Amino acid sequence: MQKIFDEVNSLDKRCYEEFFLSEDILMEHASSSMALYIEEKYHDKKTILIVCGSGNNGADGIALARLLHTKFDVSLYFYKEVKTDIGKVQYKRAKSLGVSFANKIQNADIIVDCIFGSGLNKSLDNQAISLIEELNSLEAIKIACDIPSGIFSDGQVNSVAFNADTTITMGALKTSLFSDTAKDYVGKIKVANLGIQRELYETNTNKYLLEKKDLKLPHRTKHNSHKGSYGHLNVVAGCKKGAGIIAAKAAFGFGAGIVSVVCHENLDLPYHIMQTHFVSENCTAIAIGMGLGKYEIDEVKKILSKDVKKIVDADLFYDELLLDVLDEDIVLTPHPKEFCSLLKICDIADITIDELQNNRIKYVEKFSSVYPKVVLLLKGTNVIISQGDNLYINTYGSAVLSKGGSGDVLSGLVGSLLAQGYEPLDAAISASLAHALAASNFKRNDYSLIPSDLIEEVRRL
Ligand SMILES: NC(=O)C1=CN([C@@H]2O[C@H](COP(=O)(O)OP(=O)(O)OC[C@H]3O[C@@H](n4cnc5c(N)ncnc54)[C@H](OP(=O)(O)O)[C@@H]3O)[C@@H](O)[C@H]2O)[C@@H](O)CC1
Ligand SMILES: [K+]
Repeated sequence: MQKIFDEVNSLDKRCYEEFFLSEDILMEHASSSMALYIEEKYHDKKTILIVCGSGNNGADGIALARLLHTKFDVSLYFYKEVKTDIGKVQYKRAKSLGVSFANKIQNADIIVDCIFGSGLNKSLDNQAISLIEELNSLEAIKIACDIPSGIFSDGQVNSVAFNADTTITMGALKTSLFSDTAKDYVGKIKVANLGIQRELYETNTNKYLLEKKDLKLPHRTKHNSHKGSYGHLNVVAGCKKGAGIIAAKAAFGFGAGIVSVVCHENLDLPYHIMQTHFVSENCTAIAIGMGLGKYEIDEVKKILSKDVKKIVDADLFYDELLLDVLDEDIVLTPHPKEFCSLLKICDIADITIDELQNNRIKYVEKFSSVYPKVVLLLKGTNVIISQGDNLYINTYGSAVLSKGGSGDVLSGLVGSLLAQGYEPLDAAISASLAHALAASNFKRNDYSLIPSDLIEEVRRL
């Protein structure tokens, strides 16, 4: 996993004060990293338009132009005159070395957005909006310097933002790049080295970006084993039984030795999934909530009080019954509407879905500070997983998963790993990664995935 920071000004300041690395040195490395990326990846391209604003994001762009102008046909366009001290120095350097300046936007093979970086501090004016819209409308490879212009430090976009194919961000990953809103603008994210190794530039943090290597599949390491060695998951099926059955199938395909669906009515299940009318004595984990609908309260209470690991989803986020188990190691997997309800029944916040979506990390942190033992997995385009002070972001998800039944598969995957003995946080992280990576391996197209395809892809990981 990689570290994520809410802000990097303090990290830059540490470079000046503790390591005697000047702003000029950091900027030279920032622009060199961008230049190297462009030279290596796009050596066959000819023209580059670099669009600069008045701050140091613009200064990065001027330095980049100086580094590239002998290798490509580079034009520098200024949205506003540069006004920082280092920016003025960069301007003098570029001008004296013969960099070309453009007085209007002209298309190019590559457009580099250096209009606003971390200093965006007010709504965009009409001039900035139409500039960004014009750049977005051009057919070109689009690279954002530090952050696509128009994305604020909280990850929100007021009117418009530069639509990047790649964002080269300076020094370290920032939280603003990982809001659900930002996902449609940032493209691929690369970190530029600032002349100091990343592990020295970065300090402690409580936020992490999950990587493929964080996925721990439930491979079997012992030959001398039997089905009971891999746990017994009980999936409680309620009114909408399909949800529980999907979860059960997913759990079986992800390694649980035995999976039983708990339901009072007799169900037509695949032969390898068992049925039980009440929770099994020997189950090692329980999945409950998906498709639950109206269920006998005392029975749900009894199930929740059983001393095994649990994954709770869907309908239970509307029920105060859940409050009784929030001091336990338990995994909760709400989608945004369910999380709003959970926040309300926990008396933490009474908010709309929009308010939540604009501040996902803030509300996840609030919840986790009140219930530090619980593992919370907030669904979304970027899934957030949190326990206590630590927060993890999974960005591998895509619109392929925006379907009924995808969430039930996820619950089944989490339940399967819990049944097999994973700690709740590890189960949530690996299940979430498996879910998203399986969807990204689905090759047919981006609209047709059904739960059985997803389970099939999980089985191929
Ligand atoms: N620190 C370092 O060591 C390193 C920093 N680096 C680079 O510096 C960048 C940060 O630079 P920065 O702080 O100068 O801010 P930046 O994003 O360029 O913009 C500020 C300017 O925009 C203006 N402005 C703001 N909002 C506006 C609006 N809506 N509409 C119109 N104008 C608006 C604002 O105006 P003002 O508030 O003064 O009126 C100000 O002039 C960072 O992202 C990275 O790329 C790297 O080189 C690595 C080393
Ligand atoms: K930018």
